[in-house]
Amino acid sequence: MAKERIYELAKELKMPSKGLVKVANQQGMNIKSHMSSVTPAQAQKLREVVKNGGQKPAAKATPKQRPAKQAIAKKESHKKREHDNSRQGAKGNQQSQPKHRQEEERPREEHQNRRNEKKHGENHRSQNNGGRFGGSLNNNDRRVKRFNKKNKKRNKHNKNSRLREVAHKQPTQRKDKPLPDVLEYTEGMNAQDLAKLLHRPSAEIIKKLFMLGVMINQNQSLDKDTIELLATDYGIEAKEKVEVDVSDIDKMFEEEQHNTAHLVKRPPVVTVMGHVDHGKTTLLDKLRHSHVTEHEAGGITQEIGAYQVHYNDNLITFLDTPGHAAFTEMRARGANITDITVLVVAADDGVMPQTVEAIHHAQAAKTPIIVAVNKIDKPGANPDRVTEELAKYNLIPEDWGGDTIFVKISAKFGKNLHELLDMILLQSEMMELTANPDQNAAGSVVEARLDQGRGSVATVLVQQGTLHVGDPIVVGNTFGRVRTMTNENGRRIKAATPATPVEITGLNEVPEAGDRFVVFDDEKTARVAGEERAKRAQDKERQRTSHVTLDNLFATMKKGEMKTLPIIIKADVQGSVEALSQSLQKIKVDGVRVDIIHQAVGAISQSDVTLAEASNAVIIGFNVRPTPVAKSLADSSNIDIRLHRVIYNAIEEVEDAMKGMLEPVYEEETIGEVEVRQIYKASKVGTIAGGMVTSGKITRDAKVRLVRDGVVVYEGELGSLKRFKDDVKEVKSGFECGLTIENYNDIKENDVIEAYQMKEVPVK
Ligand SMILES: Nc1nc2c(ncn2[C@@H]2O[C@H](COP(=O)(O)OP(=O)(O)OP(=O)(O)O)[C@@H](O)[C@H]2O)c(=O)[nH]1
Repeated sequence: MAKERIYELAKELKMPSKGLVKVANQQGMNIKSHMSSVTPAQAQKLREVVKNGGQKPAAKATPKQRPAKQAIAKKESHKKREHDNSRQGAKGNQQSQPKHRQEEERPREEHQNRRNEKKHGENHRSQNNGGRFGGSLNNNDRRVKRFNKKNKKRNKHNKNSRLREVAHKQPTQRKDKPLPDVLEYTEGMNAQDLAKLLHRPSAEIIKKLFMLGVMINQNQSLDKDTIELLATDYGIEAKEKVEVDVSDIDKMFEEEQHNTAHLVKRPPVVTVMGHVDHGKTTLLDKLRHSHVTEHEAGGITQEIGAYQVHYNDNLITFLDTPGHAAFTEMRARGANITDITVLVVAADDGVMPQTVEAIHHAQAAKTPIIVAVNKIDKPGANPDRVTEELAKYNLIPEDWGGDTIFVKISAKFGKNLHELLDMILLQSEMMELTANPDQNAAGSVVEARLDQGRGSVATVLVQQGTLHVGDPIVVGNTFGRVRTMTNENGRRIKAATPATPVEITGLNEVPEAGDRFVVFDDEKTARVAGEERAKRAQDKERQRTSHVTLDNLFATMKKGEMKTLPIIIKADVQGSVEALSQSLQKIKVDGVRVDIIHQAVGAISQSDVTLAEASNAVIIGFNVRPTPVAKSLADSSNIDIRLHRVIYNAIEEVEDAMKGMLEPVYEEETIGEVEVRQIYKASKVGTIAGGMVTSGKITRDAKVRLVRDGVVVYEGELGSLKRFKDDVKEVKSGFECGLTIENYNDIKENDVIEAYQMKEVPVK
């Protein structure tokens, strides 16, 4: 008798192949995988062992089928529920349902309760790990709601007794609520914010801090140290609140992906790859048309880049990726959505360059490969040669001692396609692919486009949870609410479970293939997250556009991309503007000349930066500074601003840059700013400036620059830095300080003192 394969025997014994591999190994048979063969005697022994029931894996046979059935039952119940009025109306419906149905529905109901801000109270919550992100966002809301509700009740209840108290009681004595055990704060909170958290009047907070040597007003932002000092003084613990970055959907995606609650079996997601003309399209078409249910067959209306095949009560999702590069690009964007790769190799052509490329892409993505040796009907077909050639890439069939599944097919004539599907299901069974349909959906974009009538249309693959029509969603850098959902047969559906590809509308922009999506609990948060992501993407894009800087000037000139160097000059007086302009225009290196596109007196403004951005210009400031807005705009758009106080240096710098000799070693780094609010004259020390640190910090050893109306009046070093009467090393933003500038006394109210340090920069 011939040898039998483990997976065939497992099928016969109605148990998972994995389980049987284990049993066989327990019997000392040294079995590698489900593709391994056993002798008839060994097979008989395994039959007996399994049938005698002495082995646990036999008991596991049930789960093999159950998940599929469950999934179908769930689908049915889901359809019914949709019909019965989607999410909100599910309540009445459940009462009339048979018991087992109710039980199956329970996790979903929990999910919905969660989404509906808990109408039934919070007793479900502790069991529910699903949609953790959503849960955590809403916990606060819920807590607040509960708190308010309680308070309302309490107020009502207490009203009468309070009246009574007031009637015959001594003068009211205000009693503070107890302090919290932990002060959960965020940096930058002011006395008023803290007063609320501590249940104390803000005057008390101000007083307390005053006693601790910190003088503040109630609206002033406080730093971490001060808040912690205050908490210590109250005798309670201080804990900095970790802000949830709602725009970090990758993190949420990972969280949703790794959620292990309510796991049920899900269909595998399969990508077909291979060399051009080896038969990928023929295979996908054949599978699609011969394995859609009769009911759906007539309804095929559109291609959505992904579809599902029904086979033996199972579903398999096929992705119709346009090529290997797209596959890897999607992966690079974080979308590792393929579970199994089917590698199509034509038996009459053998392993070709794109076959090898496909193998590398699949191996890099760590997805198992099933080899479909195609076109075996052709006269020149030589499947063995294909097998031989693939051995070089570590794809070795079981017969040859490896563990790769090989199926010989003819896509054109539909030969052995069932076997291929069987093998895909077998492989997916080995992988134990599961997902939780009862949580917020998360997944990836397969493809997206702009449709004239429907706006942004995206084909997405649900990877976790269930996606519903109406769900607030963030997709890549865009957001919206799922307005419509259509399956691959053009049918409108209301819910899509894991591994289902669907086309959705309702996004405000077109996302990109490979973008991830995450469903939010409320639209407002989705909007905030989406807008923040769009802004960050824009900033990144802006930074990427390379503007000319004196550092990259020489390289740009060498590439022949520059004929002129556009420069904007801003200086403190007209004389300097002209002197600088004339000298710069005289510089000529390698046929490239300076072109002064704008020159004026005054601080470097936002419009100067915008102009520089549009004209690819460098800004040179002589004795002037950029305004804060201009500075941050220049930083985000990568505009080179060079500040000088000696004309010669400015000219030399430009000339050196054009000659490729510029090697910046040190760069100035502004560390903070002090606004001068009061001036004291002391006969011994000279002028003392009392001021407020408005940004960053000022340190005792910093270099300083005195700026008056945007013009640098003096540059030098600090003579002293004090908080009240004490000399200090540094004073942070939000605090007052007293300072003197070494050898300089002409400080006036409203002057700005810029503190900076010189930082070494690596040569680019
Ligand atoms: N005889 C035979 N011909 C096949 C078989 N499968 C595909 N073909 C033919 O091979 C040619 C290429 O098939 P496609 O399915 O277009 O190949 P492909 O890999 O999708 O090609 P690209 O999309 O260009 O990468 C077509 O003429 C098919 O009819 C097969 O099993 N037997």
